[in-house]
Amino acid sequence: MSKSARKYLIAGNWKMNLNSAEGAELAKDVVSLVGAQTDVAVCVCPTFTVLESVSKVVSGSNVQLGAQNMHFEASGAYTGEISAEMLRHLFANFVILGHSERREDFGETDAIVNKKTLAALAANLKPIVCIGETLEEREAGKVKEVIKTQLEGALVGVTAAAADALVIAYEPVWAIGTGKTATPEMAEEVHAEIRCLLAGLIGAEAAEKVRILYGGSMKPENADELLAQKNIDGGLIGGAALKASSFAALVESAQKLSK
Ligand SMILES: O=C[C@H](O)COP(=O)(O)O
Repeated sequence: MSKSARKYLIAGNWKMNLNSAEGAELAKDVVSLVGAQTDVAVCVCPTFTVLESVSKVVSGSNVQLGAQNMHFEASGAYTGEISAEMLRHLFANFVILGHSERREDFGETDAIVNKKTLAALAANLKPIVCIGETLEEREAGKVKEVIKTQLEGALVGVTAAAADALVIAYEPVWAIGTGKTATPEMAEEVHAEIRCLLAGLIGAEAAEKVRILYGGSMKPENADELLAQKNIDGGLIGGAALKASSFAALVESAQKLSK
């Protein structure tokens, strides 16, 4: 299967920014800029309280909705948590899981990310499973080891049947929100390794279908080169997703490469 068989995905992670009115405004601008194109899959991931207003705005367009987290249980005594079913009720299609900020700030382990991944898939949500090394780990030459542990830990019990829904985001922690981007070669090396590990986990054919996004200071100035890499199938965008024009420019980069 060639790269062109995987549709690029540009996903905006708005993190803990914007209230429901501000989120709806940004979503309106995104829809007006890229909501009609069909070459690239586009998704915006607001915080929980903003999902409903953004859901209404993107409805009927080609901009899809994602959440930034979820609990692995369907319901119950889990104060402050949100389930996959609740996200589906708001017409979310994607959910970001295991972001490094959640791993670091909220103690999410690979085992928790695994439970969430299985629950998301069972609820027909596409999980965007985040993995990536810290600067310390990179400098210690442990990138492959870290990636392998995180990927295998997150995907226990995931089968080839999930390949079309599954999305992996490689986010080197040292590149997130720092302005430091992995060079296209550095990123591609890890993405190729991830695809190879996926082949071992779910089979080579299924691994070819999985989209692997790059995240970490991706912006219009560096997107063309990153997205052109053989195993980079899109981006998980933080800062640049908070401005409709820069987010749309990233979608346009992917669109050019889709032709
Ligand atoms: O989820 C998105 C990433 O953490 C990247 O954030 P950034 O684009 O602000 O570096």
